[in-house]
Amino acid sequence: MTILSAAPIWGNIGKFFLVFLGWSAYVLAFGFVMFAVTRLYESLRNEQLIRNSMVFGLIVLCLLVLLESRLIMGPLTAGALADILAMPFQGWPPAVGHVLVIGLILVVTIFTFRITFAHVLMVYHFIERIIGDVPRDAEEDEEEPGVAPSRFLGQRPQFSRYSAASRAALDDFEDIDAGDEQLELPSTPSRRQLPSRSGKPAAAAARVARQPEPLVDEEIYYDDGFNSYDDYSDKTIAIEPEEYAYDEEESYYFDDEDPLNDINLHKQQISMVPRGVHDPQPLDITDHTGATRGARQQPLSFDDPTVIDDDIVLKSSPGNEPLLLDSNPRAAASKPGRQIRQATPDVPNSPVQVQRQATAAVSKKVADAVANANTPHIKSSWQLPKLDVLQAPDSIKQQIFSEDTAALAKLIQDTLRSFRVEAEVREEDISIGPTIIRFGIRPTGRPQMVVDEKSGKMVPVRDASGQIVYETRTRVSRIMALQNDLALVMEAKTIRMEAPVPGRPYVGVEIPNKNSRLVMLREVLESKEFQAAKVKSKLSIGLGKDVAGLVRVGDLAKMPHLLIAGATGAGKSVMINAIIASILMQSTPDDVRLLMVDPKMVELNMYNGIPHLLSPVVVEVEKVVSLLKNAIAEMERRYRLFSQLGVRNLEGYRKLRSQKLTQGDTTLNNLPAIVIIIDELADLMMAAPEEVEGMICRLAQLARATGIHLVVATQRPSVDVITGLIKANIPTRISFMVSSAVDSRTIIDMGGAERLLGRGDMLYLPADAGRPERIQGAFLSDDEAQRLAEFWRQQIVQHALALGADPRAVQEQPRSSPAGSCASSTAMNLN
Ligand SMILES: Nc1ncnc2c1ncn2[C@@H]1O[C@H](COP(=O)(O)OP(=O)(O)OP(=O)(O)O)[C@@H](O)[C@H]1O
Repeated sequence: MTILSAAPIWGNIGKFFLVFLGWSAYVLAFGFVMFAVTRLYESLRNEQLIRNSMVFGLIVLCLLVLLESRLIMGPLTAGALADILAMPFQGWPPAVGHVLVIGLILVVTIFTFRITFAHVLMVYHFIERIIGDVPRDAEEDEEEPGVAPSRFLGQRPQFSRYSAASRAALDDFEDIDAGDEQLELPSTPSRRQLPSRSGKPAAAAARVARQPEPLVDEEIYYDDGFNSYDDYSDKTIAIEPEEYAYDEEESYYFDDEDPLNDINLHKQQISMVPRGVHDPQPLDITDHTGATRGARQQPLSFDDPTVIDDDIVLKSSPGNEPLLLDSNPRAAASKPGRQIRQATPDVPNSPVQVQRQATAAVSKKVADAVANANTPHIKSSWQLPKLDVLQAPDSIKQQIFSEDTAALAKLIQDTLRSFRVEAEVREEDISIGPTIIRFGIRPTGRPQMVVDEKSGKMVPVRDASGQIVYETRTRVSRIMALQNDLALVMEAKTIRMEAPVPGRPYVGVEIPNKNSRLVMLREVLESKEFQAAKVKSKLSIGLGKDVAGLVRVGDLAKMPHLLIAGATGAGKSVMINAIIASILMQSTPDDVRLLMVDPKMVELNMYNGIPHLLSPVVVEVEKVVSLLKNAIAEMERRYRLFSQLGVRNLEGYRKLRSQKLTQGDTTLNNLPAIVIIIDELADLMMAAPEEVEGMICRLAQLARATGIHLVVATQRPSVDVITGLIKANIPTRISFMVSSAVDSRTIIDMGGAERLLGRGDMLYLPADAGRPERIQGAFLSDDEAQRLAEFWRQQIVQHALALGADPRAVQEQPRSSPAGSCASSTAMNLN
C-alpha cells in the first residue's frame, strides 16, 4: 500500500484503497501476501494447509474488527467501507452496537479457528502454568527425554467406570492430560516438565504447549522406524485438532457399543461364569445304573448270536482282525471264514435301544475273533509306501517380498490415513502364503510429542523400552470398518480381515496372491512338521500350508472327530482324499482301519480293495445305518474289554498289551484305530435324519476313547444337516468357501468362510482354538490316490502268503475289485 501510494502512476489507486478500506487495507494486503506464499508452499509440498472456510472467516473477522474500530474511534481511520458497515447502527445506543459486534467477532473466531472447549481449558492451564512458579526437579534435568516409562502405562484402570475414583478421574480428564499431579499418575515427565534446549522450563513449556494445538492443520513428523528422509512423507500424519478432540471423547465416553472394547469383552466373559452357590445335584440311581450296565459289574453276554443286522454281516476269521464288517452278504457268503447271518427285528431309532440291541448281538463269536486276531508276536508283513508314490511339487518359487507387495502395503497405509485412521504396515508383518498374502496393520495413534533438544524439532516420546507413547490410540473397530474401502483400493477379488490376528499385535488383511501355487500333499508329508507328528500318532494328517507358508498338520486322534463343510467344488473331496492318503502313507492295516461312506459313488470308489477297509466303500444310503450300528457295537465291545482289563482308553490298552508282550503274554490282541469317513452327510440326513443324527452323536460322544474317529463332510451347511447336536459333538471343523456368512456361522460359529477363494482355501478350527486358522489345503490328484490304493491292493497277496494262505487260492483272487467284490480281497488279508 505504501508503494502504491508513493508511486506516481498507482498513487490514485493506493489512495482509493486507503480511503475505502481505511487501516484494514494494510491488513488485507498483508493477508493476501501470506495467502499467496502459503499457496505456493502448498503446491510445492503437495499438501493442504489452509481451508477455504478459514480464509472466508478471516475476511469476515477483519471486517468486523474494522466496524468495531469505526464504532469506537469514529470515521478517522476506518475508511468508507466501515462507514457503510456502521450505517445500520446509526441511532442505536453505542453499547448495544459494541456488544453485538464483539459477540459476532467471538462467534466468527470460534468457527474460523474451530475452537473447542478443550482448547479453552488448555489455554487456561497454560496461563496457570506460566503464572505459577514450577521448579524443575533436579533429577529430571538429568533424565533423557523419552526414556521414562510411558505415562499411559497402567492408566486404563483409572478410567474404569466401575471404580469410584475413576469418576473423578474422568471428570478431570483434561487435568490429567495437562499433567496434573493430583490424580497420582505414575511420575513420568509431563509436557511442562520436559527439559528444553535452552534449559528454561517456562519457555520450553510455552513452546511445547503452543505446538500440539495449532490454529491451522499441521503435520507432525515423528520417527517411527523410518531411517531415510525419502520415507519421510510416507510417515507424515496430518492432524486435525477437532478430530482428536472428538476421538478422545468418543474413546473414553461413547464406546459402549464396541464389541472389541475391553470392558465389553470383560463383561461378556464374566457373564459366562455361573454365580452364586448351587446345591449339589442328587445322584440319579436309574441313570447311573443305565450308564454302568455292561461294564465290570455284570457278566458279559458272549453267548448271544453274532449277527446284528441282515445287511451287514459280522464276520470272524482266523486272520488278524477282531471284527470284520462286510456289507455285501452274497459276496461275503462265498468267501472263506465263518459267517453267521441272522435277521433281527426292526431296530428302533433311539440310540439307547440301538445300544441294547448291539450289546446283545456281540457274541461269543466276536470274543473268539478277538482271541484269534492278529497275535502281536507275529511281525507285520505290511510295507509302507514310499513318498515316490505321490507327485513331487513343481520347483517351488521362492516367495519374496516384492515391489508389488511393498506398493500394496503402502497403499493400505495411505488409504487408512486418508480416512484419518493412524496405522502402519511394517515389512515384517507381511506374510506371503501359497494362495494369499496377509498384511498386518498395526493400529498406532497420535503420538505424544516433545521438543528434541538437539534438533529443536518435535519428536515422539518413547518409553523405557523404546516404544512410542501414544496420547490417543486407534481403535481396531475403526480399521475393521474400512474393509470395503480397502478392497476397493486394492482391486482385490475378495479380502478377509481378522482382528486381531491371534498372538500378533495387528489386524490381518488377506488378499489373493497373484502368484498362487498348488500345495502338493507330498511336500506336506515330507516336511519335518509331519515327520515329527507321525512319530507321536498314526493318525496324523497333512492339512496344508498356512498364510505364512508353514506346514500345518493335525492329529485325528486328538481332534477326535472332524466336520468338513463347504460349497460344491470348494475342495472337500480333495481334503478327504488327503486325509485318507496321509493315513495310508504312515499306517498299516494293523494300526488303522477305515470305513467309508460315499453316497456320491465316485469320490472314494478307488479305495475299494485296500486292506485298510473294514468293509467295501458303502455307496447305498440304506446300508449306512447298519454300518453305523456295527460301529457302535464295536465301540461298546471295546468299552467292555477295556473295563474288564481296567484301562481307560485305546492308548492304555496298547500300553498294557506291550507290557504283557514283554512278559511273553500274548493273550491281548491288536486293536486298530477305526476311522469312519462319510463324504456327504446331507444325503444320510435326508434318508434317516433322527437315526443318523442319534448314531453319529453317540459315536462322537463315546468313540474317542476306543479309537474310533469320525470324518464327516457335507456341502449343505444348513441347520437341518449340521444340527446343533452334531456340531456340539464334533468340535474340530474345517470350512471351505461357502456362499453366505450364515453358512459360515453354521459351520465355524463365525463369519469369514464366505470370503475364502475356493479350490482348497479353508478355515481350520481345532477343538481347542477360539478362532479358525486360514490354510491352503494339500492337493492330491486322482492319479496319486489311485497309485496309493493300488500299492496297498498289491500287498494283499504277499501278506496272505506270508500268513500261510494257500498260494493257488490267493492267485485266483482278483487284485483290484469294484465295490461288490472287494470283500474278497479284504477277507483275503485275514487268512
Ligand atoms: N487343495 C487344493 N488345491 C488346489 N485345487 C484344489 C484343491 N482342492 C480342490 N481343488 C480344486 O477344486 C476342484 C473341486 O474340488 P473337490 O472335488 O474336492 O470339491 P468338492 O467340495 O468335493 O465338491 P463337491 O461337493 O461338488 O464334490 C478340484 O477338482 C480341484 O481342481
